[in-house]
Amino acid sequence: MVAHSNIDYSLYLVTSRDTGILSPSNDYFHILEQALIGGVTIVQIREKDADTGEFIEVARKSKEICDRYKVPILINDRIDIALAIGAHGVHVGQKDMPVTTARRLLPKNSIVGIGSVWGTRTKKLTNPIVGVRGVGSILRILDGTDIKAVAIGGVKRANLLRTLHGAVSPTNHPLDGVAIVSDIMGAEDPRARCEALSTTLREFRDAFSSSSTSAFRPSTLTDNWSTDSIKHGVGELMQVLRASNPLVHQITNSVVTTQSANITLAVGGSPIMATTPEEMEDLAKYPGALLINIGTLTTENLDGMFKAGFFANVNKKPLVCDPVGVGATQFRKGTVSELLSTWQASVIKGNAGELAALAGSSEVDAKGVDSAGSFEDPIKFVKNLARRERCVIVLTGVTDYVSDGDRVVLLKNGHEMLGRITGSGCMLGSCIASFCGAAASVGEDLAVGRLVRGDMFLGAIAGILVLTIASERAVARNDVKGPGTFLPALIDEAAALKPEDIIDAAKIELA
Ligand SMILES: Cc1ncc(COP(=O)(O)OP(=O)(O)O)c(N)n1
Ligand SMILES: Cc1ncsc1CCOP(=O)(O)O
Repeated sequence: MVAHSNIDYSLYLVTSRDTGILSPSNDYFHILEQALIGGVTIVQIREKDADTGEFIEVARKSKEICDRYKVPILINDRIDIALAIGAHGVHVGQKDMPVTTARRLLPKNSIVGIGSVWGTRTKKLTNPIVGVRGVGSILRILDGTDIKAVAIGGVKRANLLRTLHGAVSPTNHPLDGVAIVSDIMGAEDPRARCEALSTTLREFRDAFSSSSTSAFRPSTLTDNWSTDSIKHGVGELMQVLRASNPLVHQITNSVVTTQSANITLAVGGSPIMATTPEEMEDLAKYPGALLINIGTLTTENLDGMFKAGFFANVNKKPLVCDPVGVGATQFRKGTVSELLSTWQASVIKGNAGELAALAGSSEVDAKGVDSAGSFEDPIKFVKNLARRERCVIVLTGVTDYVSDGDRVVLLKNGHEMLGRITGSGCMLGSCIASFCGAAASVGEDLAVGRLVRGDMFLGAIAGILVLTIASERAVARNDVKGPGTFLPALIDEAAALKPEDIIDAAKIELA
């Protein structure tokens, strides 16, 4: 903690001279200088093993370098050394002090380090990992104070955007910065690493300040928000999907795998149903989207789900999460909570029971994978959940509700026959992922500072309209006699659907 005003905490380097961390080709003082040139905004000298004489020497020389770049320097733990070298402040640990107490006691302009946000090898941790959502809860407590906050522990280039994005509190309170040891001190080229980190920090800050409540706010619909603009937007996205044929990577359940792959092909996507963790990094590099469906969750396919989502975020790919039956067991609840803390979903889709369980609401019960009941105010519910999860929420039912946290769209197409076959909800997840993949292929302008390319709101709406309108057309066919003949007809109708069919048949209301 330090009491100083006007300090830029955004890229906070905590040093280490541990040879297990420093890259062998670099010397400590060279790394420090390169990091400062690369954009570090504040430095903390952290020496856990040095004796006082050595600590003073390192701190004095480090301060000379920091002074050249006009970057403030803090000393970890040792007020005497901070005073001896004329440092700007001192970082002192307040082990386990509750944030509410810290909020009362800390002097004006103090800073708290919140961590460890991810796993780290740099420090032996005595407390559980906080996670990005935990950081958000702490930031909420700091609302209305002058206290600055940085996240520390396992923050690196690959997860920086995820960290910044996920840590924003439900009250829209962002981090003031990130504190990093090994990703800078251990980099082969610390200057380039800091430049890259600074760029991400700046882009996030710009995207954050230009969006209201949701970082996924759909720019294509922002100025021209009407049922007609949605219908035409969906029609265009159908053409984009068929032309771009994005890879739709699906980790889904064993009940629906074939029909999910077939509906993906029908709407214009290219399905791949890969579950092995070793494949996830490579698959995430292809343009397209990822669907994670927990319908037949096993401990074996979990590792793949964690990795696939992580790499989807790294590559700014759409990630659709279908938390099938999340309310049914504690295992599913705990797993989904961990998955959503590890990666950021672009769209979460579920029925009332599933989304109630996810939101911690007792308003609607879950009955296995089905739900028993509905929300009194579904519009308010989806809006709030979209704000909390910082993604698009799709609440399925007779009316489907879609929200990005700012707006809510009601979609009233579909047929009860969808409820008489297994896996129609899972097929909907595949359709949404396919259309989000298409949206990503034309959404480069929406990518800067955000965790995903493209208009996820429109992608979700398109996936719903295509499947539900195809269901109405399938039921109207003479050869459809019941659920058995309905499923192939549904796939045929989805493949044959044209943009003008959407324009004619879509039943859309804006809330
Ligand atoms: C910015 C920042 N945040 C947290 C820490 C950790 O402090 P502390 O708990 O006092 O542990 P040590 O660093 O002393 O091991 C930090 N150093 N910097
Ligand atoms: C000092 C400290 N306090 C909490 S985690 C941590 C270490 C962070 O190191 P890294 O950035 O290498 O994970």
